[in-house]
Amino acid sequence: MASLRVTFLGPAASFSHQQAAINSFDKSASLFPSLSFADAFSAVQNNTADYAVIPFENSTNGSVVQTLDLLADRQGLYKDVTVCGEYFLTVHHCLVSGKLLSPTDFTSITKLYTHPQAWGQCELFLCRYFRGKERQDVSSTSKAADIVSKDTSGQTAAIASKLAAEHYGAFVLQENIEDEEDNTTRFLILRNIQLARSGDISANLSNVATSGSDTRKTLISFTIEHSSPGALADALSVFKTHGLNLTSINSRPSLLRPWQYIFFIECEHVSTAKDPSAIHDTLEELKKICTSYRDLGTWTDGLVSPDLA
Ligand SMILES: O=C(O)C(=O)C[C@]1(C(=O)O)C=C[C@@H](O)C=C1
Repeated sequence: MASLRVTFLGPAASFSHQQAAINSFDKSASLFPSLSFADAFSAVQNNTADYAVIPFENSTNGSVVQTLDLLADRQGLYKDVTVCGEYFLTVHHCLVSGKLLSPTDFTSITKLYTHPQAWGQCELFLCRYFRGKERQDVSSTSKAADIVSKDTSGQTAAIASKLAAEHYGAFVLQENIEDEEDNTTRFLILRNIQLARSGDISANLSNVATSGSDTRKTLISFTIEHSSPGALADALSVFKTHGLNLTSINSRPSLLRPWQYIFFIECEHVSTAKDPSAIHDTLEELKKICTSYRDLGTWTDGLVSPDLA
């Protein structure tokens, strides 16, 4: 079989690339960058990638709303994209520049670059040294490192990884600038549900093979009748009835009408030979009470318990 094609948010040395893609997939996989999360979703939908590695949430800064909006798929562009795995990664950020400045003397820096997700992970550091300085969102932390590496004036800096700094020949001015030392991003692995080639994720994804977990997670999105009191409570009570623990709840604007929402619910379950159908029955019941509904996939829990790590 030709090697598996895995896409990640580029350019090279983004967190999606260096940690999730390189660490999680077999070395024979061929990795290629996408310019945006939307391009990575399209690559999976159009079968130019077998898998995409996409950040879903961060332990410090919360949900990645760009990813939720793509999963909401309001235009029906990614109807075959499904979640098939997850990967937890400790994220350490650095302040990176094209000029070597003396430690903690950042006064010449007037403009900072990074991915929108990274600002909220380094807020304490930014408040301390960069209050009132311009912040420029860019497509990834590696793009930010690439941009500042070309500016030797000492006026710009990026929030990026040490590896990205090394990759683009920039200087690391300060390491570990994240607010929480256990700052962790959860990545989802996406595949196209129509393609058998990517069906056996456990053969390709090393962390799933080693997490040793029997627990599975399922992600669904749905909308409910907003004018009906208790409609959301009714939907959630289906999970309770079937004994399924909820592991995350998110909502985004439905864009059908202002102030109406699409909900994302993730639950965990252990399918046993005795009761393989708890999740199936839950989803069937839920379908009946929601105005729209989508099963976004089921995968093996990637959170390695501290006892096993
Ligand atoms: O910009 C990158 O390096 C990414 O891979 C994106 C991303 C994210 O969107 O969460 C990934 C991990 C970190 O949380 C910061 C940024």
